[in-house]
Amino acid sequence: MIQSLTLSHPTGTITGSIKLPASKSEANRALIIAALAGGKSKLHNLSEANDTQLLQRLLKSDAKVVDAEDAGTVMRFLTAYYAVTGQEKTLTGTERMCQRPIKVLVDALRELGASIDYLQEEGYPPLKIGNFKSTGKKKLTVRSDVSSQYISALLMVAPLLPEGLELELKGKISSRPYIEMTLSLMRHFGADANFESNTILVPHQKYKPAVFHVESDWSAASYWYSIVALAKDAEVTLLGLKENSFQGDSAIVAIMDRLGVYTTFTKEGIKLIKKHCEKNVAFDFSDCPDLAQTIVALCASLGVTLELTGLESLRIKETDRIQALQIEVLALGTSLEEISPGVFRMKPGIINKQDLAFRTYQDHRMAMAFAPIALLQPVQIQEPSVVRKSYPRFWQDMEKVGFEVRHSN
Ligand SMILES: O=C(O)C1=C[C@@H](OP(=O)(O)O)[C@@H](O)[C@H](O)C1
Ligand SMILES: C=C(OP(=O)(O)O)C(=O)O
Repeated sequence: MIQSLTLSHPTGTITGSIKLPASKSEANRALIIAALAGGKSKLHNLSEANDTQLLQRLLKSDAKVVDAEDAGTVMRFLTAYYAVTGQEKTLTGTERMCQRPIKVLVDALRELGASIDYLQEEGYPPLKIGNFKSTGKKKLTVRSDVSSQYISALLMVAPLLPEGLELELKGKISSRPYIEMTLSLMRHFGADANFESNTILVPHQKYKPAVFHVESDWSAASYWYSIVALAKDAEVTLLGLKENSFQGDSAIVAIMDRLGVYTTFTKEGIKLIKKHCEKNVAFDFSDCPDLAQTIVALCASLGVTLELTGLESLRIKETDRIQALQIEVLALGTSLEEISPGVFRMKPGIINKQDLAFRTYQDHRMAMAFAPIALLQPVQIQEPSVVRKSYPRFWQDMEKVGFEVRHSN
């Protein structure tokens, strides 16, 4: 197994055209809904991301014990899918997955009539899922400030419930674009749903099989924005992205417009070129939490003062991402400080010129967010295979645009 890789870029000039992986978020919704629709849906451009390959395999499997590995969507979506279709399954995951809370979803499913037991710690996987016996309940209130994946999971199975579902969201709605994405996909497969104020209404109805083409992944695009911003000169084309996307991470266009990258939409995707970069920026990541690591690593390298809010959900992802960032930016001579509850600030620092090595904490986004720094000086990335979760070809794509990638055991 490769323990680390060393990355460098001899010229600092980047040109090329990259075929991004498809969005695992879109793909995993399409897979669940297509399974619920029955019949013959046609899903095109399914992601090569492990999270999607895994869900595809699991949906075809009769195994009683199911391993969702480190894939949040797989764990949450399958919990609702097995529960409401009444499939007896034990659903588990990696050690970290068993530390990621699932109580909000399990409580809601139990109220609807699901039988779910915790096999270890109350509120966390692994779960034992059994028969479904509808309680006939239609109205539910769920917290929406922990993970939107619980809400997406409930919404996708809602058309199967005898009374449909009226879901009232309580508290801040975090990762809201992912809820909108779920509703858009449901509508694509013929289901009605209405989201007004903080209530989502889904009638009892049948999904219809459909053809769906998965768009490229905007979260993956963010690393290429970072590469363009840090390059001496750059022109990069990213294929398969659309201006009207289902993905909230398309917010990267506006964010990077302030951090030195200009985007043009073309027929085949987007073209990125360099532009002026601001020196002091503030962003709220509530709608796009997966972009936070990219922006932190980039601002630390560019010497930009950054204020961040909306990071609450980062503590329960593949790792505690706030803690991981706080440790890793130290090597960039800066620190990420919580200056008041929920408000973080990072000031420009001086990069430690020697031995720049980044740990990745079993988190694909830590690896990809810090890799572009190799445009400034060689960097070592530990456990580089973590990228398989969302972007297995990441290192090969880096080589395509002139990065030198040296693997060591
Ligand atoms: O529904 C989805 O596809 C996702 C929702 C987000 O999670 P939270 O809702 O937990 O913030 C995001 O971070 C994750 O990568 C994918
Ligand atoms: C948080 C992520 O994934 P998940 O929650 O689906 O494991 C991610 O891909 O950044």
